[in-house]
Amino acid sequence: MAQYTRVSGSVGLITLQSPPVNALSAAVRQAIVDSMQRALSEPEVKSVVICGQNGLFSGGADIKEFRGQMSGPPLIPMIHAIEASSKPVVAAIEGIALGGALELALGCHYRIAHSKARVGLPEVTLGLLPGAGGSQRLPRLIGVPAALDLITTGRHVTAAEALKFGLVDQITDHNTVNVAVKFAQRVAGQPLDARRISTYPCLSPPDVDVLFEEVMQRVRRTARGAIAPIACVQAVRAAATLPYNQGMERERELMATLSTSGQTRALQYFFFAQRAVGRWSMPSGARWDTSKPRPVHKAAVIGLGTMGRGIAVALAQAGFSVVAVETQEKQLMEAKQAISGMLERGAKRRGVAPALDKINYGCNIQSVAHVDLVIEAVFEDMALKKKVFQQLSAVCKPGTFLCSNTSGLDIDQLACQTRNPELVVGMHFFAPAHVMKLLEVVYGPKSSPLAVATAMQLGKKIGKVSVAVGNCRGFVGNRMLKPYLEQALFLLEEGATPEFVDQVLEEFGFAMGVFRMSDLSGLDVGWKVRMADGLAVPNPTTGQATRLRQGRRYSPLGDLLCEQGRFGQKTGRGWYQYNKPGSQVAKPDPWLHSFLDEYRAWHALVARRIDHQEVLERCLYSMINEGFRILEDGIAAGPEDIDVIYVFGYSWPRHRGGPMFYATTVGLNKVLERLEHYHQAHPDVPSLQPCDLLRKLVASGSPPIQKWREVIKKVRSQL
Ligand SMILES: CCCCCCCCCCCCC/C=C/C(=O)SCCNC(=O)CCNC(=O)[C@H](O)C(C)(C)COP(=O)(O)OP(=O)(O)OC[C@H]1O[C@@H](n2cnc3c(N)ncnc32)[C@H](O)[C@@H]1OP(=O)(O)O
Repeated sequence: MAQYTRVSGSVGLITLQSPPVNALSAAVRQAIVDSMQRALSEPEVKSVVICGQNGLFSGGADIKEFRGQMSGPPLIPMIHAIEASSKPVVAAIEGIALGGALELALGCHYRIAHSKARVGLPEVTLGLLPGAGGSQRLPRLIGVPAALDLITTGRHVTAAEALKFGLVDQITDHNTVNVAVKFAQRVAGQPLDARRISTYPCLSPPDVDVLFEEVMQRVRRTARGAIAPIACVQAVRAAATLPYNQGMERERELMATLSTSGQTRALQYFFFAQRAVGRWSMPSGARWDTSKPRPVHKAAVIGLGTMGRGIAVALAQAGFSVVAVETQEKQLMEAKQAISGMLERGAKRRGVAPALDKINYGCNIQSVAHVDLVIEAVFEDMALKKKVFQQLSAVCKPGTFLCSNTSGLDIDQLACQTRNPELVVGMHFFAPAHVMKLLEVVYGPKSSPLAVATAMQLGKKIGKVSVAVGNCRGFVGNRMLKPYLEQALFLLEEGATPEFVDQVLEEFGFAMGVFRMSDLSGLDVGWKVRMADGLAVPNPTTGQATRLRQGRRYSPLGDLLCEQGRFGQKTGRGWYQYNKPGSQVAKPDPWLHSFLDEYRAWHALVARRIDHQEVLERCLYSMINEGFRILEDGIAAGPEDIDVIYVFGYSWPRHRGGPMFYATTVGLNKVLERLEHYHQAHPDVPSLQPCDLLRKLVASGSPPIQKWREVIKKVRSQL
């Protein structure tokens, strides 16, 4: 809805009213159209101001409406009518003006923004383009290079930056609506021809073709298969090269292609999934809206290796007082230097003072006695972690939350070392911890809703997307990674190369294929885990037994590389070769190819031709199958949790929505059928055996992903 009032005698004020973000729903658009007509018909009204209620202009088109048949007045003619108005229209921008809302503001004759407002055209992040004239008006107003930047990235800009671009006419620290009303009174009666952006010529730099070529190449490189950024470049190019009306026609054509693509559906799903994970629940029935967090003022980090350093930086940058502990003096000094450097570089980037004084360093675990929450980030070794938790339990004040940054060890075993196991949760950060957005908050059987709520809130405060998950080996992310890695190794045994497997996965949209990613993370990490599990054993017997361990197919390829000292990037050799240790430029390694040939010969394996489809299906469907098992086990509350974890933590291409959403686009029956096919061919690989939940979903007609929780509930109640 929108309210129309007359203020200061001669100004028609249209206030958008549609909580929570004044999205431009059909009802709001209708109310704008009606209010404009009224303002134009009232002779006393000389000018118009459009604003939003509750200090928020508008979050843009109502994304929920995209799911169904659009009704109500369309945005484009509505904005054209505003621009064509004979009375000046001023947009009073407070809070945000995003997407269709900024396009609406661009149709107004003037824009006044509050100094704290943010504006942007984030449609590209939803797989769309600014399709209500934004792709044609913005370049005409601020020039082609700046418009390309804003439209292809979707980034929000501050009012100050918007003023510099010429995107807004004035910024104010005062009441924006009052300022806009006074402004509207001043400009009443003035000619408007020079204020209609659609009539502006599009000023392009002289080397416009070169510019577009360069931008297109960069966008293609970073898009990882997403089509919207490319369409955004094409739309701006139309603005730069065609008259306005033809540009609008091109914008419409491109929008039509995008709006029927699977990518926009995936990105819209993901938009809501990101928000849904905040509404967490536990199998006990505890929920986000009934569990109150306790405030955390002071936190500690124990262990200042790579992860601990990143966590300390993330906490300090968010304003928390931090006690950073490393028991060896030399390591402590090294960590202090590294952390200070990270804080200084981060502060320089953000144009703020470095939060160096937020961190106190110490060698003694006693120094954490008075903190509200501790994050343990010592080496991934259960015995060591248990010892640390015993010490923490003894030294910390009562009520301190004890969290572990383990990437997959049993939270319950750690909780059992403490006096108050209900205060123990996992906080699994992803490297680099001050950069990566994902945080898995892991609850064990004894974790209290208070502890989960507190960790979730802390995650939010330090800018993470936090997902609450249950306690099992590898939690959600690493548990699903296991079958994926396993399939990749089996594919090598059967004839593929690391380059081919990676190429297929990168074409699918992963930032890095599985082998490049393993080289980056370090092959020794998984090797140590496999040794601890009794899987990786030195000098195993030859032949089939080597490839069958603990009753299932096993590939020792990764172990054999580690035995050669090939740990990946850090040693300059892994699945690829690198110019020097630490280099990131992966090159195919002829040694590795000969090694694979010898390995196959040794095990009497005949290399066969493996195609793209098989790589994708085996790697992805086995991972998706594990996702269904995770849902069945109640480790994740819903498919959105898994998808958010995979997009933010494992570089799953966002425009494919996450693994569980992807399964719906393939078709659950097809995923089931292909898993059955591969399981028949590889009966000694349990991860290829379709899980019950997948079968039940298919049997119940493959309901839409939003309905899965109901089926899961039923399946779990039958257990
Ligand atoms: C398939 C396509 C069909 C197209 C048909 C063709 C028509 C052609 C012409 C039409 C052209 C349209 C062109 C315009 C397109 C757009 O405008 S797309 C929308 C662009 N806007 C955005 O992307 C903004 C998205 N929102 C945000 O970034 C943030 O929500 C926020 C506004 C900055 C607020 O953040 P915060 O305070 O952190 O709150 P949140 O938790 O994120 O959100 C609060 C709740 O509001 C819901 N919400 C937010 N924005 C929208 C929105 N635009 N539409 C609907 N709902 C929105 C959000 O989901 C939260 O609710 P819950 O999910 O219930 O928690």
